[in-house]
Amino acid sequence: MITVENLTKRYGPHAAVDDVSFRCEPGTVTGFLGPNGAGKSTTMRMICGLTPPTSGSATVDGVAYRQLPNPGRRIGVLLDASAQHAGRTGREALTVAARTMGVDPQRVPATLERVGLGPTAAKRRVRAYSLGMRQRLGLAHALLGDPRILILDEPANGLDPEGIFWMRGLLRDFADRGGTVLLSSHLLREVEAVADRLVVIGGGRIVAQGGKDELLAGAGTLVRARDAQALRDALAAAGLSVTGSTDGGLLVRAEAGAVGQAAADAGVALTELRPAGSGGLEQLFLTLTATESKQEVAA
Ligand SMILES: Nc1ncnc2c1ncn2[C@@H]1O[C@H](COP(=O)(O)OP(=O)(O)OP(=O)(O)O)[C@@H](O)[C@H]1O
Repeated sequence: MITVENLTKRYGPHAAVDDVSFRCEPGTVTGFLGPNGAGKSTTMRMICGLTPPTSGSATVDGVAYRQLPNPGRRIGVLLDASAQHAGRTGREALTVAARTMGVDPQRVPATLERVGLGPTAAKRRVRAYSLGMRQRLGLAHALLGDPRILILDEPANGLDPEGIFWMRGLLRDFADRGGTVLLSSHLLREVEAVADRLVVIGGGRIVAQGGKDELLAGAGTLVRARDAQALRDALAAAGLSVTGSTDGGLLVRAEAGAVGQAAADAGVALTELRPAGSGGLEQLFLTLTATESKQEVAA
């Protein structure tokens, strides 16, 4: 279990991460989403003890990462696949890691195979690896100590469609066997396919978190009219609150029926009316991160 409590990181006056709290439970994949600069990497670095928080705490199975005696055996981390020793072969890099973790180096070839790096790739120097191969090697590094928890920052970066599909299966299987996965990604369709829970962050603050299905179902109604101001007035008159807007559409915290009725009562012609979640995670993400509204969905 990963527990993040009131985590804050300030760089001067700027809060990169602002009072962030969430938990990742065993048996689940948590998708960590947010636009560029939202604070995902900083949060993950704080969980892994690489960036000291200004305030708040993060623990792994109740213990701060830096207090874990042999962290690689408890938690597999992939934060920056390019930060690997370029002069070593894949096999050498993983063998060094195995020795550091106290893992039998005999496990290295099988771990490399597991991530799709066969004997030929294992013998090549990391500097000759493509980004996708580096990601695979980084994942092998994370899996080597047979941890029960994975923290992966953009692991699908550089992977081809087949690689992305493969990784989805690997993470799902890891969680289905009782593992805990925290995964950041810009590939929303991938996150939608694999995650059980979502934590959405914008401007350093959590804008939504909860079960994926609940978030998609509880996203409210998206409504659009040619006369946007008349629509706003109609919604206000009916006492319905607009929680955000995206591309000219309004997100309303109410059932589609109530929204349609409010528009009809005011004689406003609609051009679109649908549950916001029906547009999938991409629509939900754009809607949530386009506003400053804070929304929490019960787990
Ligand atoms: N060492 C640092 N010094 C100053 N500001 C920093 C530092 N590290 C991160 N930041 C700032 O903190 C904010 C959050 O950055 P972070 O890298 O965590 O975002 P992110 O959500 O991972 O973004 P991306 O999706 O682009 O990777 C940004 O405004 C960034 O400029």
